[in-house]
Amino acid sequence: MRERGLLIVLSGPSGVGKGTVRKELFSQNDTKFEYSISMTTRLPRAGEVDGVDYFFKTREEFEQLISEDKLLEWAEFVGNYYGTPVDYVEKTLSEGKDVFLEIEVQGAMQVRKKFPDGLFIFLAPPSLSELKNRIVTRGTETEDIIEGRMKVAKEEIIMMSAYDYVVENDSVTLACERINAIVLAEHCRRERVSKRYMKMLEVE
Ligand SMILES: Nc1ncnc2c1ncn2[C@@H]1O[C@H](COP(=O)(O)OP(=O)(O)OP(=O)(O)O)[C@@H](O)[C@H]1O
Ligand SMILES: Nc1nc2c(ncn2[C@@H]2O[C@H](COP(=O)(O)O)[C@@H](O)[C@H]2O)c(=O)[nH]1
Repeated sequence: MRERGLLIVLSGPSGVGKGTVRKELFSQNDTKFEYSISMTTRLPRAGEVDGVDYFFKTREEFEQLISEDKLLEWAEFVGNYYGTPVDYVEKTLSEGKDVFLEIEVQGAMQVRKKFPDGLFIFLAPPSLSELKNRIVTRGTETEDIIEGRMKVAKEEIIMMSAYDYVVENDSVTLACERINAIVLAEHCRRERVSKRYMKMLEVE
């Protein structure tokens, strides 16, 4: 039977740079993760494309997905729903491919319960003032939404100890190098464990 892929979850407060780091990781030729595109009820930002950045849904459509159990996890985050399509994740993992989720903390904790052997990485800002600076400079959110996201950010940062690793995003290049190293180490660790069992079975 084919070995299942690794589920990699990247979380962190809004504006820390998850999307930027993920895009950089995926642009590297040797990266072999599959990105799970999320569902959201948030309106598209300028330049965002349905089916590429998100699957954009109405609240009614999203609530239907919840009631039909089509989401691996979902959360309401500062006024909008966000969720991960379960079928895509299950199918891709069963094909032996690693799946990469970029989600907020409530959702990550739901995934942790369903996939205790997933790899959970928290992307941390160098400081709260730098976090605010990044989200303001991005220029996509109103002042009210920024305040809401900064309030949630403080609660999310407290949760970093529930993750396997914390990676500081002081530099996109360094953050990517750290994440690649963590994933490589995780693959080595799993391989070694399974090989040890294979050897044991041969001996007996
Ligand atoms: N290491 C970094 N140093 C300086 N600026 C950065 C760094 N990483 C990302 N940024 C900038 O910070 C802003 C927020 O980044 P990004 O949109 O990737 O964050 P995010 O965590 O995905 O946010 P959200 O959760 O709201 O989608 C962007 O303008 C991006 O260019
Ligand atoms: N629980 C989930 N959170 C998700 C998902 N997709 C994205 N997100 C997170 O929501 C916030 C806000 O995103 P934005 O695009 O409006 O800035 C951010 O932390 C995302 O990572 C998901 O499927 N589930």
